[in-house]
This record gives sequence, C-alpha cells and structure tokens, in this order.
Amino acid sequence: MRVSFVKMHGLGNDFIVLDARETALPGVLDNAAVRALADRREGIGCDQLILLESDEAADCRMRIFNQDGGEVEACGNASRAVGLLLGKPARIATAGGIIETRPDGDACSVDMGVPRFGWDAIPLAYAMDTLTMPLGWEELEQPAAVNVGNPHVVFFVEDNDATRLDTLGPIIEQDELFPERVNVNVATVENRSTIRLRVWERGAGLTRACGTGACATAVAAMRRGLTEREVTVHLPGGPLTILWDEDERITMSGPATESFRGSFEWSDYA
Ligand SMILES: N[C@H](CCC[C@H](N)C(=O)O)C(=O)O
Repeated sequence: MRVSFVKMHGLGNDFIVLDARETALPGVLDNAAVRALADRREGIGCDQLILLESDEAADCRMRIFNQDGGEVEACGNASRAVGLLLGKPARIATAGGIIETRPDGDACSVDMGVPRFGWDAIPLAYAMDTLTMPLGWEELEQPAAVNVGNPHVVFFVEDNDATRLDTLGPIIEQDELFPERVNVNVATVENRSTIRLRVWERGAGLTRACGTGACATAVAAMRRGLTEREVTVHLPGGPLTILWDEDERITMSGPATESFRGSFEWSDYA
C-alpha cells in the first residue's frame, strides 16, 4: 500500500510528515521502520519523522520520532511546520504537553508552554542545582539544564563555533547523568538580545536548527541574567525569536517550509 508524505523543514531541521488523521497507517510505525525511512542513504531521509493522528482534546496529536527511531516529547521546528500545514491556529497534543500554533504566511509562532527546571523534571539521575551544574566534560563545563517538553543541557562559551560538538555531543548525550539522554546546546551570548547556538540533538546528532534547543538556551540565558526576555537565537540554519513572558510561557517564532510531497510503498520500509 502506498503512503503519502510531506517533506518539510524548519531552518534546515527536516522532517517527513505522515498524516494519519483520516486514514490509519497500514501497519505499526516501529523503531526499525522509522530508522529506515529517516536514513539519508537508503531511505527518504530526515532528522525527525512526524506522525499526525486525530485527538479528542486537541486539533491533532503530533508524535515525534528521532532519526534513531526513538519517540520523544517535543520538537519545536516540527511544531512550526505542522502549524503551517494545518493552516490555521491550532492546539496540538504532544507527549510533552499541549502546544498552540499560529501560522502567519511562511512563518509560525508556537506557544511551547512553561519550562521546568527541577533536577527530577529534566530529568537528572540525582539532585543538583540546574542553573549552574557543578560538573563538566573537558572544555564544556557548568551548564544549565532545562526541560521544554524534552530534556536540554546548555553550555555558554566564548566561541561556540570552536567547540568540538561532534566529539563531545554524543558523549554528553549518553552520559548516565541523563536517564532519558539529553539534547546538547552550546551557545555564545553576543549581546543582551542575541545568542548564537549549535545543537547536538538526542537521537539525531548535529542538526541545522533545534527549536526546543533555542527555547531552552534562551530561558537558561535569561535565568542567568545574560539577556532580555526576548532574544534572537541564530542557529546554523537561521534565526528564531524566543519570548519568555511574565506568565513563564515560551513563544517561539520563525519560518517553516514545505519542501515537496511524495509517497512510498509501505512494505519497502516496514
Ligand atoms: N532531538 C530532540 C527532538 C527534536 C528536537 C528538535 N528537532 C527541535 O526542533 O526541537 C529530542 O530528542 O528531544
């Protein structure tokens, strides 16, 4: 049976979007099927695979699968892409909570909810201050940790372009301090309204952009008094605007793009 998909991206962080709201998939989308579809040599290729399902309490449910096949709680760039696909303001249920999208031309803003900072909410394996964690991995030390639906650790450095994120990213991602593993953010604060960010994503590696990483990094910088409450975060793929308002809610705004539409033979991948 052929299955249709929409290929989308947010600042180069790319997705295969499957819409199963009206018609269920012909089979189970298991870890192996996700890895096969996400593979950039043998499959269609993506950082994350997004599955839309109907939902009683929201306009739809968005399930998020990393390139390594693992299902996760949140994906900022995909939230904007799906917001654009839905074409009108929507409430989307995710494993990390309800998010609200508001498309505007080729951009979309997303209410990503309220971040959490407790060590057990990140989660960490044991209790510790999450604003300035008393530990490090070689030149990366004393990070902050934030949960924005998914877990993030944020390092602030003088020049994040000089950081060996391809080497240290996977080491930190898999460290036993993070029972759910972690997304690794390395940021340089350029001024009180501008941050440069590179991200090693849990289950996907180095990506061109990470929406939840931009949210987590902005909030960590604000908590440390490094920036104002609205900042532009410059990722390799482009900029996102992050606002952390007086109700503690995060709004992320930026572009999302539909690249092309296609279909595949389900039995080739599952
Ligand atoms: N790798 C992330 C999921 C995708 C996040 C990223 N693509 C974004 O835009 O937020 C995780 O395992 O939590």
